[in-house]
Amino acid sequence: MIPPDPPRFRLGTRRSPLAMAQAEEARARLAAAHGIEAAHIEIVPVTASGDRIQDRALAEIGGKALWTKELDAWLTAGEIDFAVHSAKDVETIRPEAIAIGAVLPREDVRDVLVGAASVTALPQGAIVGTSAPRRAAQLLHARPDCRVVTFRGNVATRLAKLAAGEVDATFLALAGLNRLGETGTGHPLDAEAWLPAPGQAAILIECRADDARTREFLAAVDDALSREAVLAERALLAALGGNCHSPIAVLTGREGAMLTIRAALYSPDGAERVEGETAFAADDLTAPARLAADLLARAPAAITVHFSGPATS
Ligand SMILES: NCc1[nH]cc(CCC(=O)O)c1CC(=O)O
Repeated sequence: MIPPDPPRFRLGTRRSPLAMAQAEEARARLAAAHGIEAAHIEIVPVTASGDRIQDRALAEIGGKALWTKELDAWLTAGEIDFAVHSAKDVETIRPEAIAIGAVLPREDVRDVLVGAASVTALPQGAIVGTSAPRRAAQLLHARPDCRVVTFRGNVATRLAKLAAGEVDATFLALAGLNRLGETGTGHPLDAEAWLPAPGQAAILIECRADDARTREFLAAVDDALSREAVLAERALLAALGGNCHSPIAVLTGREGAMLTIRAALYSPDGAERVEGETAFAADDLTAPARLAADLLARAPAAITVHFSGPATS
């Protein structure tokens, strides 16, 4: 008897080294979960506009959509069966035809500081490279004497710029470094004191909402705890009406059967900060939305001008 052909799938990803590492991880987990050869999942790299434009801050040139636009088109056209993304890079408002098929087990959520042992150890007036409004605001809140300069490019490019002395220090996500095998680079910052970005360290796999075969295939690698945390953080972000100019930091934890979510909003210059926390049942995504409304109600105008509130569409 000839055994049936194992299922074949096309996995879409960006081409950056980090995106490729995430794609390999997703493929390995799927192959293991289904007992099939990795070769049955074909990795299809797509060049994203965000990767083509390197000289301007992401927020200036159109934000997170730059990472998903091409993969969305390939997915809806049926050129790929699913797309692997950093959850952090995926907008909160997504096309209706696209669904989250799985969230992989989350990596370490912490940021690392490269170039100094801690934020307090940065020299007076240090020049710090980052293009993330959250990291810039967090830094300036703690260290108004520092100067933030725009810093883009993939992880290796940023580390090379730092080594060349273009800046005194930079921030990177520990998860990205770990996935690239760059372990031991920089100094991890305490996640309670330096809250990460929404979705940080999570890999999100998207497929066509009406593609039952792929949804079932992806469900085998879905990590319920990671999914709950990521959905809560995305619900908070959606209710804030944040965009890529909006400095927002968030940490989700678990206490028994409950989730806790702690979030901070900043003015871009770091002068203003408002923080709040709530505990809720994991399936109650109205709780992060209520926290968002509470934060906006308490925030000064220097913060609220950067948030539009919940989308009405
Ligand atoms: N915006 C780029 C990006 N998207 C995801 C990661 C790291 C991995 C992750 O947070 O999942 C990074 C690089 C960084 O922030 O250092």
